[in-house]
Amino acid sequence: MTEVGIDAVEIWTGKLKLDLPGTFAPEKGDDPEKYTKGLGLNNSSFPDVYEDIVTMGANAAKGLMDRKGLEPADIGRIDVATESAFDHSKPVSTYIAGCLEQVYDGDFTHANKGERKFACLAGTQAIDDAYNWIRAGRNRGRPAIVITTDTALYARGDPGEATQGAGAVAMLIDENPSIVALSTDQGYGSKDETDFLKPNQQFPSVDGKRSVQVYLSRMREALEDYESVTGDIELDDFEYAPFHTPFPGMVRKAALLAYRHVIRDTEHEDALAGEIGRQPREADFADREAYEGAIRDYMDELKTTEQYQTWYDTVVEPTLGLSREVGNWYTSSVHIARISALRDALTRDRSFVGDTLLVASYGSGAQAEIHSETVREGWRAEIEELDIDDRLAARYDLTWEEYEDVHDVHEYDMDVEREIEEFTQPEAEFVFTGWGRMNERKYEYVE
Ligand SMILES: CC(=O)CC(=O)SCCNC(=O)CCNC(=O)[C@H](O)C(C)(C)COP(=O)(O)OP(=O)(O)OC[C@H]1O[C@@H](n2cnc3c(N)ncnc32)[C@H](O)[C@@H]1OP(=O)(O)O
Repeated sequence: MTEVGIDAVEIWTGKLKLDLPGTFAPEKGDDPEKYTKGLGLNNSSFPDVYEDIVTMGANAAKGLMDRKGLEPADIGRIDVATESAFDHSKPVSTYIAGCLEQVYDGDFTHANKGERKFACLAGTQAIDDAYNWIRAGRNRGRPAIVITTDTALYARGDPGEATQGAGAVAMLIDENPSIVALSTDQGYGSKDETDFLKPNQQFPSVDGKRSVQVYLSRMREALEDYESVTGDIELDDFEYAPFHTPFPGMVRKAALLAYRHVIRDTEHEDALAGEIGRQPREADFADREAYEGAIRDYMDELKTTEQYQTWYDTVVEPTLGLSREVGNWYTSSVHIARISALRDALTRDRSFVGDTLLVASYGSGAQAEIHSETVREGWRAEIEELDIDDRLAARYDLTWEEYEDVHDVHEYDMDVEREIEEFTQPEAEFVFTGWGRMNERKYEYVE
């Protein structure tokens, strides 16, 4: 069977940054280590005044097409995943295709376009859609472009304000992919939840603490479902585990739970028994409360063991590199976790063609999905092409007052009377230029 998966990737970061320990924490009266150590974030990316989900998505897609030498007629499908859409009818993919048609010969007239929504999970679902379309043989030999793009902004003063971000990832989904091939093994954990939602509003209503618990519960269900397909997974089944990363501290919690689950009744649990005892079993406790207390104590000890730390530092920590510098990119977050893992492998000069990634996606509302991917021969050449380090370094560092202005500019209902100048000079990229006669957003390419 021909493999299908991710053939190429491109990342576009919002061109501004907010220093969380240096600029945000003092204004909030917080200890900077709440951000660096607790949440695990150094900076958030923000969109400049001429950037939005369309410009970021189109810029990522253009980078991808240029690098792969593609023209619009080569592409059979464009799907955009976002939870920041500004149009309830016209999909963001049409706006992005319109941008791209300004700069390429030909057009996307015969490409199927759509928009996927399930909070941060939608990017993974759009990859699934492209995979299925190719597998079904309906693609006429053409690849799909999947774009994840979000301006993850929270209302000023909301606890989520610490976990904002803005950026896009474009991925080429094709047969015989260069980076990773997708497996058909998948597990889901899905329930109707009201933890994080945006009912006809720009900024989310969030129950932050509950959203953390919902994330962990859905992930556990997805892992159990995945194992019902593959059999029990073992620690050395996968080299990296990229998770959806709203902030690295969230992944730290999820990884500890996953580790406890995976080592139960294995030699790894035995190896730890002398140090911290065996995992509590529910049957040994009089009630659920006592059992849960014992589990919490076991986990507190587990996370301090060298055995766990070594695993975490090798398999999970390297997936958090980009997230620490950009914040939450919602639909892109799990995809930048995958890219972070591959960048780590590049830095370490690892040869891991044929090895496995266990990818754990999540969307509020809520659903988790877990699947595996196999690293392909061309991964190194593709990841070497990324210039994200330069883009991150070039971001404009906002003062607190400038951050307040930028937040206002991007708030739909805010009537910003004062003129707010752009902070960076656009160059070789798409920019937002204003509104058209039907209130549509307009874009131009700046040389
Ligand atoms: C949104 C999505 O993308 C979808 C999802 O994944 S939902 C799951 C994640 N949820 C979200 O991201 C919702 C948006 N975020 C939020 O609402 C909030 O940022 C939040 C609820 C996650 C945290 O808000 P908060 O109450 O201000 O932070 P708080 O819990 O006090 O501190 C955060 C961490 O820093 C730690 N911390 C605080 N001060 C510290 C210090 N000085 N030094 C070290 N650590 C510190 C805290 O102990 C805590 O860690 P633990 O949870 O491990 O104990």
